[in-house]
Amino acid sequence: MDAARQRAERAFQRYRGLIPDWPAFLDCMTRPLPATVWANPLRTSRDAVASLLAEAGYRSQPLAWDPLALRLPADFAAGSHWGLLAGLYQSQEEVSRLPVHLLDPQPGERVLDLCAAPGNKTAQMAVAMANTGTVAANDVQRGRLTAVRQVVKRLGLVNVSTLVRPGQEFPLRAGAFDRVLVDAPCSCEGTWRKGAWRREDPPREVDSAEREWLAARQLDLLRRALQICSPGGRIVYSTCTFAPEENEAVVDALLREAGASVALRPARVPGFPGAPGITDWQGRRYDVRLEGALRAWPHAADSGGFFVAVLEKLDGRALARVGPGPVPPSHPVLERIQARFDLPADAFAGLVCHGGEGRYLNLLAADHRWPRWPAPETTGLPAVGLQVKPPKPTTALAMALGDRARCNRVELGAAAAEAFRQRRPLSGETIAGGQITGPGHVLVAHRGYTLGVGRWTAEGMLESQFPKAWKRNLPV
Ligand SMILES: C[S@@+](CC[C@H](N)C(=O)[O-])C[C@H]1O[C@@H](n2cnc3c(N)ncnc32)[C@H](O)[C@@H]1O
Repeated sequence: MDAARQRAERAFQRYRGLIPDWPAFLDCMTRPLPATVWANPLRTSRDAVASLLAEAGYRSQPLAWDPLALRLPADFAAGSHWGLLAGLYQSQEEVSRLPVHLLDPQPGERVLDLCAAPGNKTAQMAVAMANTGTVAANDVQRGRLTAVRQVVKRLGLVNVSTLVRPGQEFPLRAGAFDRVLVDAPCSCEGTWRKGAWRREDPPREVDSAEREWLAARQLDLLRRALQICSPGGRIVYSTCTFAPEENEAVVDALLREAGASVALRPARVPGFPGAPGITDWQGRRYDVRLEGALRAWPHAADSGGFFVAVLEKLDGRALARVGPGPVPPSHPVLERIQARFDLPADAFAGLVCHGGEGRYLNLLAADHRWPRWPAPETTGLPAVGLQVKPPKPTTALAMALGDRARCNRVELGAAAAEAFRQRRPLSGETIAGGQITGPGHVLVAHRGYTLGVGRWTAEGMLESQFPKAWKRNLPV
């Protein structure tokens, strides 16, 4: 038996009795995890992403159960293709898409992502809601929210506010939410295929004290989710671990406490080979309804491991419903941007402005209802930098609205687009198409997709204003 298989056998021995087809499970845990990406429907389609990746030599397979997602070989590095920085797709493991699929957030709703960073599920819910309504993305670690904001900018999301609070104390004054996701911190055993199996020394084992601590924190998070959810609303609890102590036991404890005020709904996804939840573990019995929870065993779908339970709050305290904030529908700089790029009259329809006095003017979905208190860290999409003259459209705005520009948008070939992303100046001859009316900001596109903003100089040069921080993230 090879070393990787032995490591997996040691690490997961405690689950042997739970796992259907133990040898197949061990085989799977010694193979690298296939990559998964999903097309950003605000900007493109799954077929278009598949074609762009195929041209670059990456063969993908559409996922049967998920109309946006594509599976790629394990060695596909999502950042190795320019489409990632252009916001055409997002990388997210297949099973990590199950919780939001089951949360089923709808346009216009108010949804809380209690443990949001790095923001994969935040983004998934924001696009499922067609970039309307409210996604409150909260995480206890301020530093980790940077990743959430990066996703917001790259994908062009106008319905996300970010907050930093311990989820178990998330203020009830934030008002009622229609749906709440608790994608809880956990012992992460289901992510083993991301690389742990390859390491000589497998990750430190989780001891029983740590499991107890995690389970207590998970239950506290779930309790707060139940309190803040509207009666009739849905709560999804998920982890990426196999441990019943962090999965069924946590939901079982909540069901006992909440009695008739909460129901467990079946977590089934047509086309995905999920297994039922566990009702019996190490001599402890859990509520039989937990069979309705979903376990993703890695060898069933050649994926990572996940657990998802879907709860419905039947009755209980209803918190105040929060209305849209007092924000102006427009700002004079938007008119200038509209004129410079000859954007259609409805380019900013359904959006309002926020923060016009600070560094950035942000754009928000008009029906966004962020919490009055706690004040969010950020709200909406940073659209215009106000501290430079003339005010500068951000890369995020360029990517979100640029395809509708009818002038001052230039198309670049592959080499020039790469130079633009590397912030190198370009001469006029490198521009493959588009019309420029005079010096000033221009939108820069490749293959019809807007990549960012440049400045056309009086001397006929195109200066790249691609963000320095994004350049650092480029593949070498
Ligand atoms: C499994 S990760 C979430 C992944 C994220 N939902 C996604 O799909 O990208 C768990 C997150 O919970 C956060 N966290 C840990 N304890 C927390 C708490 N008490 N309240 C809120 N967030 C917490 C961690 O910082 C971590 O970012």
